[in-house]
Amino acid sequence: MSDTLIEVRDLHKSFGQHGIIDGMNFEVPENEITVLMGPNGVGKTILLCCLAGGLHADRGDVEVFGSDPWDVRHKMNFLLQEGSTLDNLSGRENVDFFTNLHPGTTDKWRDLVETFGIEDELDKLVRNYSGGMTRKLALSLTFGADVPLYLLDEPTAALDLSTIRTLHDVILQEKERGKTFVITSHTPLDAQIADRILFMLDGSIVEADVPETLLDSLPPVVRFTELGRREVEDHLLEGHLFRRGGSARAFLAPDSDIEQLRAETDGRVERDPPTYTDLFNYYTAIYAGEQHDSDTEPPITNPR
Ligand SMILES: Nc1ncnc2c1ncn2[C@@H]1O[C@H](COP(=O)(O)OP(=O)(O)OP(=O)(O)O)[C@@H](O)[C@H]1O
Repeated sequence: MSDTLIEVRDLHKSFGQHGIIDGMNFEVPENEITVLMGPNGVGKTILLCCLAGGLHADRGDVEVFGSDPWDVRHKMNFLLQEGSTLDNLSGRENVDFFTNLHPGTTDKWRDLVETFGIEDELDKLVRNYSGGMTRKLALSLTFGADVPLYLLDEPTAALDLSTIRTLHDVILQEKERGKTFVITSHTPLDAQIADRILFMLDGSIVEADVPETLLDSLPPVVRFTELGRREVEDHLLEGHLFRRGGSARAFLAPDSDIEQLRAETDGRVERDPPTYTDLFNYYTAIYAGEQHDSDTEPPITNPR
């Protein structure tokens, strides 16, 4: 059983009249990868800033290593969403600047710039880097500090698929070394490395569990090709259809039967195991809609 590294109790955070975080409770176990998912603007970055000690709660408590986050900021490193590199400096000058700022700095950034393939770009000005190169530099600087806790705000943004895999390897290796991660993400790919997923909507955590349990709790998933929406929509949860390329996926409505649907469509509908993309679609499109549609009914999380 892991120790709890971060504890958030009844956290509230507003800007003026605009409530962003509304009574949030969760824990982050030590030496786990916690992935915080949710659509744009629900407060993921604000939450990470509270965990990093850069913003104070209006109400409630945030404890990191059992202390106020600001008092233990030397034990963590924070990758900002916009990156923290300076455009008018070269990559190498950025390294000199940022490695002097963090007490946990080591020479690890040298290996990381090679891992991310930007070692030959370090003498160029960062303003001439692509978005992906800038991200790789920021990641190298973040992991260059050897600390027990990393807070990463959308680390995979701007990265291509093979670089996302490289980053996942780096994160998993660091986890092997005992590190703890809180990662915000929009991409279902990041769920693949999660020990625990937190779904955030409108300033609250609406679901938190290990990925397998979340996948198991989804309504049945169906996949089909060459069918019009009208042919199937009565059988679909909330009538939602998620198209990708030539095929589409959806969740079966609670009162629908897969065998009946297959019979009606000459077998052109298949039941499919749920994927992380389904999980993301369910919480961001369907669950969010249920929350807005009904303030009194409990959300349907397992209609099977
Ligand atoms: N300094 C601020 N003052 C006022 N409102 C703010 C401030 N910073 C963020 N907000 C608002 O807080 C809300 C949550 O922002 P936040 O950046 O945390 O969302 P997010 O979930 O990280 O979104 P995204 O996925 O797009 O990055 C947004 O409505 C944003 O406009």
